[in-house]
Amino acid sequence: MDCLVEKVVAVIMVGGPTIGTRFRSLSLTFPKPLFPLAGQPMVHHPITACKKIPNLVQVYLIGFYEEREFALYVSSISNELKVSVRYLKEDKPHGSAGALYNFRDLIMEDCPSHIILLNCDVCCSFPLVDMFEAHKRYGGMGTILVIKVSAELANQFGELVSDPVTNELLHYTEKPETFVSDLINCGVYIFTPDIFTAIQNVSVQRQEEANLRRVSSLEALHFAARTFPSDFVRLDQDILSPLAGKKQLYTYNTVDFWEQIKTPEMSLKCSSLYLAHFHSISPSLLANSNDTKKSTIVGDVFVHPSAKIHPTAKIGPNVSISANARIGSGVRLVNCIILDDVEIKENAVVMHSIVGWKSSIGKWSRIQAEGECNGQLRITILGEAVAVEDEVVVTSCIVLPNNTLTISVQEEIIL
Ligand SMILES: Nc1nc2c(ncn2[C@@H]2O[C@H](COP(=O)(O)OP(=O)(O)O[C@H]3O[C@H](CO)[C@@H](O)[C@H](O)[C@@H]3O)[C@@H](O)[C@H]2O)c(=O)[nH]1
Repeated sequence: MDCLVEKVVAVIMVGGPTIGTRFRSLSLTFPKPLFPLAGQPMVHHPITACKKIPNLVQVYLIGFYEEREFALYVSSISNELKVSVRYLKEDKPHGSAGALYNFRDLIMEDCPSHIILLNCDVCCSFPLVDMFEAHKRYGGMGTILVIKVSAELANQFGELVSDPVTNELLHYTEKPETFVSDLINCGVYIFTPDIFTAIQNVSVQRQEEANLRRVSSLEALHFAARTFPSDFVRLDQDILSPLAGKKQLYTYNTVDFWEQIKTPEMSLKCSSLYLAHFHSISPSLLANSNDTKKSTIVGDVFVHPSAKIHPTAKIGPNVSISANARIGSGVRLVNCIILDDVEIKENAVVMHSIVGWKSSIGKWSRIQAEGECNGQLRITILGEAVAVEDEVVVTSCIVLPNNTLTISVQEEIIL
């Protein structure tokens, strides 16, 4: 392998199925990284952004989902983008840095000069090309994409202080209890391969500490209860925090949109952000009245080519309709995600909602939202294969898969 040429490998951390996730009603049967936002799988957005980096040789998705769940997607995206995309399965969670280190030999086979590391569950314009240029100018081991958020929101993320002139990362605290800064870590990084040495150092240090403390069995027990195994390394707490202020890490500020996607409510919001992004970068991806057989399209809308829309339906803004959906006459859709194989019958209304795969919505029914929780609309989420009978109104409910709703419901979780 020629190591003199500049080569880039991208690694996207996709995590794995976790019990009690806030995405549960939708991720029971489907991995969250493949959930469609603006008609494309969540992970598709960072992959297409990576493709714009010159000399990209390989994209790896690292997670602890079963391999078969990603098989179809990675083969189709590899063909579409003409770049090799592979899913690498961890035998257990190793943490955001440990997972990268776990596959270091494979990643280094291509002899990359740089590694782009991305959290899968963030939504942004991924300004990787400009960030890459900045990273090369800074000359450090790593560059972190950062954004200013409101002081009230900042403590949900890694808060950091950066030198206003050199952009050096001076201080980093992960989700601090007391306010540090309104500048936060976006979960988008560019590293040189030296990142592997930094992770290895943490791992070795942990191992040595564990050996030293293995003095009495009681002490060892206490120690084990409050530490992680040596191969579990978190990028933020274990790497970024200790390396801040050592002229190794730098920041690149984005003024574009950025959100984290932990809840279905956020997926609806991020779908709208990506639709608006498509509007400016690839408007041909959005629907217009010509390709939906003259149904009325309002604002930014995505319609899969296999979906069938009645000419009298009115759709938008912020609507994304997936494969084989059937939308009947007089239907009104606003701010919603309609997943594969859904049928929406005559004169039904779906607003501020996500309708799961193979669900059916009866005639004159309403799927809608009312009221807010923590400043967010309480959207309705129908899991897979939910049937809503004719003239039923479902307001701000979460309905788990395979339920049939025969009467109207409001603000309920239907198991
Ligand atoms: N493969 C793999 N992925 C993992 C693992 N643990 C976490 N991840 C993935 O790594 C990313 C970060 O997840 P967390 O470590 O749970 O952190 P977080 O709460 O999402 O916060 C991080 O991201 C924020 C930006 O969204 C940052 O603001 C924050 O500082 C932190 O880095 C996610 O994409 C998650 O799926 C693991 O063991 N294995």
